[in-house]
Amino acid sequence: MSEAVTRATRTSPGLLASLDPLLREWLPRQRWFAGKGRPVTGFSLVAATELLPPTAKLGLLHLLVRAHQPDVPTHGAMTHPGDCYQLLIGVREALPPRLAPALIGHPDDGPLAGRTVYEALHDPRPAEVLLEALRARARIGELRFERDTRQEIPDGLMPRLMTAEQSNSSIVYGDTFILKLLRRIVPGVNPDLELPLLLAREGCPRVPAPTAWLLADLEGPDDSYVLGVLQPFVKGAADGWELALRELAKGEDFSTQARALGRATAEVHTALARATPPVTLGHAQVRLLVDGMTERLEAAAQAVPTLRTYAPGLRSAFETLGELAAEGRTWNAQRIHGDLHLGQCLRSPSGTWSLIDFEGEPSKSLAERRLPQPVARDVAGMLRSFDYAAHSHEPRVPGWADTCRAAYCTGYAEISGLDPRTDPVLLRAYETDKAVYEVVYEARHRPEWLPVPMAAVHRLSADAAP
Ligand SMILES: Nc1ncnc2c1ncn2[C@@H]1O[C@H](COP(=O)(O)OP(=O)(O)O)[C@@H](O)[C@H]1O
Ligand SMILES: O=P(O)(O)O[C@H]1O[C@H](CO)[C@@H](O[C@H]2O[C@H](CO)[C@@H](O)[C@H](O)[C@H]2O)[C@H](O)[C@H]1O
Repeated sequence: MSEAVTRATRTSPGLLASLDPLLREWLPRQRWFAGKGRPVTGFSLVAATELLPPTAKLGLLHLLVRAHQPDVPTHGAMTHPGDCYQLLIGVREALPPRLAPALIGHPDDGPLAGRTVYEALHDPRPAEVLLEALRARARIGELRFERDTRQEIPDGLMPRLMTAEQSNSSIVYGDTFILKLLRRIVPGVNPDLELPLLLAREGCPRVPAPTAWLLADLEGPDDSYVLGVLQPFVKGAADGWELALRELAKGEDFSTQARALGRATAEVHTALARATPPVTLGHAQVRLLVDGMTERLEAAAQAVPTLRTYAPGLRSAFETLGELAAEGRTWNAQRIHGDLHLGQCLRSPSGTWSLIDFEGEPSKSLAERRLPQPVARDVAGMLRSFDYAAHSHEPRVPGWADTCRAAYCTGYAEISGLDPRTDPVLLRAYETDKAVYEVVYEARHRPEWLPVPMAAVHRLSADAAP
């Protein structure tokens, strides 16, 4: 896609130059910045829209900005243009003390010289502007605010920015709605909006139905970027990870909840199978799957040396799957959640489970994330999560993870008619792939957690050995 620098003329042409030194310092410090560890050498403006004029007492700029990082891995002969980020920039004379943590800085020159710029999502008024635009289905520049007109968006909901460690940023409005603003932006159909919309259409109550959404039509309405999704807020909810740890701490059994989670997952899968046509994976497709798993293992073993002694056992989990495919076995594949774990499951105070965050693995391309896959991949993600909870708790509660894993599969089978345990080769391959991913994730982000997936690596490599 071509750089749409001309769109910047809607605001002053010197805008980005005046923000550049401030953003170079501020952006890499943000939790959601995907290019950590590599210097940002500059920015280009993809789109800039004034939501409130920057000359007013309170200004609000919506920016899509490409961050240049020259040592980003290249794809083939193409140089990676850099990731595109969504920024909401507030502009004031001075920041009130409550907004001090949101400060980005004071531009020295250009159209914003002498003013204070800050992360606008911390400020209730700019957050209200976004909700008002969604309610009004506003079109402002390339920004298209859309909504499901059957759902009401009342006035006067107090906004607050969520403080959770997130890959994106979310604003909660009066405990009624939550607006997730995606930070790293890619063109195309984003499953975080696509799948909840499909599930809502299927009447599946396990996923909050999108109330409104924000798009950017940079190359016209057929090439939109999804920038945000507003959905009903599940008030007083706890996520599955918190609940599992709470029960473990009390020495309580979690199997009733695990079974309910299995049922909820199967409800989502059966609704997705109705909404999008499932496909059959034959030898060639499974070979690709197995090759992908094997390549990820090789790369992981390069990056994390402790994995190397286990590699032959782990590899055989993938090879066994490839052998079944070579013998003519086929598998069903369909759209799935793609990144399912206990943290993606919310339990309401009345005890109902919802699944959230259908974005898939953010490091993969949208095309990859939207491919039909065996449901075993989501199931394996959850089975790993029960294992994670059990291994992150001291003292260990013997059998806790196994009981949860069995209950989850039982619940799954009650709804779908398919017990994931009846295909142990596929399940083991996906569990192994996930554990390998987790080893790399923990080595990179939380080295003290590395023993948790390594325990699974130990078990899975032994299981798969001939
Ligand atoms: N509909 C909802 N109701 C209540 N809380 C929610 C809802 N959706 C998300 N959350 C909360 O917001 C957090 C982040 O949401 P998520 O979609 O996982 O964002 P990210 O992709 O940035 O991690 C979740 O862990 C959960 O605590
Ligand atoms: O938060 P994301 O959905 O982007 O997922 C990433 O971070 C997760 C940790 O927050 C990580 O999940 C792993 O740890 C969880 C406990 O903290 C556990 O429930 C998961 O089963 C385990 O995979 C996830 O792998 C990573 O992609």
